[in-house]
Amino acid sequence: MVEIPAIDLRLAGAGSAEETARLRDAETVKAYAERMHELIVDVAGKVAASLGLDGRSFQDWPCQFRMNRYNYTQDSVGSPGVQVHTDSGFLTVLQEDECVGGLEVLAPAAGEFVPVDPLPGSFVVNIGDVGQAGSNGRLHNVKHRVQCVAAVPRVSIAMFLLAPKHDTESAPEELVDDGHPRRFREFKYDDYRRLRLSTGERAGEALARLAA
Ligand SMILES: O=C(O)CCC(=O)C(=O)O
Ligand SMILES: [Fe+2]
Repeated sequence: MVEIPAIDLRLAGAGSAEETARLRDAETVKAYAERMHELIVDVAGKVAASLGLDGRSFQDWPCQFRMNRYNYTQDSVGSPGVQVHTDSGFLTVLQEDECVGGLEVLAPAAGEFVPVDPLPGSFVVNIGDVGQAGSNGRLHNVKHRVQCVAAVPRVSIAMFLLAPKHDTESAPEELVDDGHPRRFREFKYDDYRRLRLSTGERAGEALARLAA
């Protein structure tokens, strides 16, 4: 088994500490995380290439692998499973529960949340705050939430590609020109995470505090 040190495995809502530890050590979970890591590195490279940034490697970027289990009951139906937020990192690959819906994204023009119905055999890819800042605004972070739509357990699995390892985050010169002035100051991802937490601005609003 190849070790991927960049992966921080978290098991949210998994129940007891023993169950969490057992899942964390499970070979299937590790193998799944490795495959998802390969996928997210590949997708990120293609996204960068689409912006004209060829040959970028995301292999050593810190990632977080998280399995979410929502233990929904009759009482939770109609209430939020996850509040509206943006993901703070560069890019997320999400395996939605194939049976239970509930994921919704904000359509900015209409100002309305739109359900993302599960499509078996597919992943959802979304851009986070670092993706917006690092692309000088060419990519857009997406506000999303999870609503409880049925009184059955729901599971989702997410791989988050966060930010460059030690470097500060700033859009590369190739994406800055007269038509596209620099929009965000250079920042460290950890500082930005703290800013989101301390201000409670978890839906991308904190990016405005980094305006150039
Ligand atoms: O459970 C889901 O479908 C999405 C979860 C999510 O948005 C997150 O973990 O950031
Ligand atoms: Fe999210």
